[in-house]
Amino acid sequence: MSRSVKKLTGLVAATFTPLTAEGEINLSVIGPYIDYLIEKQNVKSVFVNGTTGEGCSLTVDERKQIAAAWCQHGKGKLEQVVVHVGCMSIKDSQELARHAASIGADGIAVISPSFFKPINADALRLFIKEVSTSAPDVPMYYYHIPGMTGVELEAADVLNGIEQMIPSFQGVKYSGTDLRDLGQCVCYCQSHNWSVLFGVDEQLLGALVLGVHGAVGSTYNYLGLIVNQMLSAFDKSNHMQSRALQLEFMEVITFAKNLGFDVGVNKQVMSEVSGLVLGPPRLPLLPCPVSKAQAIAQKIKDFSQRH
Ligand SMILES: CC(=O)N[C@H](C=O)[C@@H](O)[C@H](O)[C@H](O)CO
Ligand SMILES: CC(=O)C(=O)O
Repeated sequence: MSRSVKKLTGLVAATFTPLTAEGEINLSVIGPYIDYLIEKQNVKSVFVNGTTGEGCSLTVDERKQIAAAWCQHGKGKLEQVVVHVGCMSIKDSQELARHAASIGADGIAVISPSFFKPINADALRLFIKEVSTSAPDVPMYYYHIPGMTGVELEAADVLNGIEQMIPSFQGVKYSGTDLRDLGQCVCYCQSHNWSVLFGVDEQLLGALVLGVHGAVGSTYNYLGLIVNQMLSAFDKSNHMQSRALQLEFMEVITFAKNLGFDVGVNKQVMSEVSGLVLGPPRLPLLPCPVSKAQAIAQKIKDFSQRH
């Protein structure tokens, strides 16, 4: 890598993809969305076209347009724009990686392909390497999300030796719940000065104890301020306060999960809380009844008002 890398830390919002009522991407919302994250949530970095952004439900061309809009409108405002470029076809991922480099993205990330699955960690490392060669100067993150991909390889095994294959490698976004594997990733990344970003928002405090450097998640779109409070309490070793905040947060997510909390519901919740019109999700996700989203949004607003 020729340029110096800004380490990715703190809270990163996994962005929703705004769609029109007709289901087309709606770029006009991205400018106001950036202002909302910065001004109302104090969140200054984003992860675009990931799970929350329905990246795998978008066409390659739509993904390019969305990523370009975040980079363009985020210039001078956002600290980092990380673009998820994972696809089933390595060619599509390479094209998206090249595009991310051309629009000045601060990082790229890839999930494992999940239809034909890599047979072992070597195969997955090779896939990530071949994507990174299309954007050799852009920091590369492995996005571990076994619950969605069904690829159960341990992330720490995927990291093993990866620095020899991918000079631009910068860390892992860990959206699994195996704390032993997470701890192994923290040790490995620590020794290379890479970042581990945790991706199970309702369990973040457990991951902070293990030494993760930041978090990428959907809920930081509307609970960024509160979770930032939790991070500060943790940094000051105020365990009582950080625990109280995480436990309250868990209660909100449990309430949401009991109502069926998928990305479609989550997107409508964000619309309700922020006032941004993000539109419906794309099939196979179904639009969420407004009453359900409002009930969850109310819990979120109550939680925010208490702090
Ligand atoms: C599966 C999924 O969408 N995971 C997100 C990121 O990885 C999280 O941010 C969750 O949305 C969040 O933890 C709420 O469960
Ligand atoms: C949560 C997350 O990182 C994603 O939506 O991809």
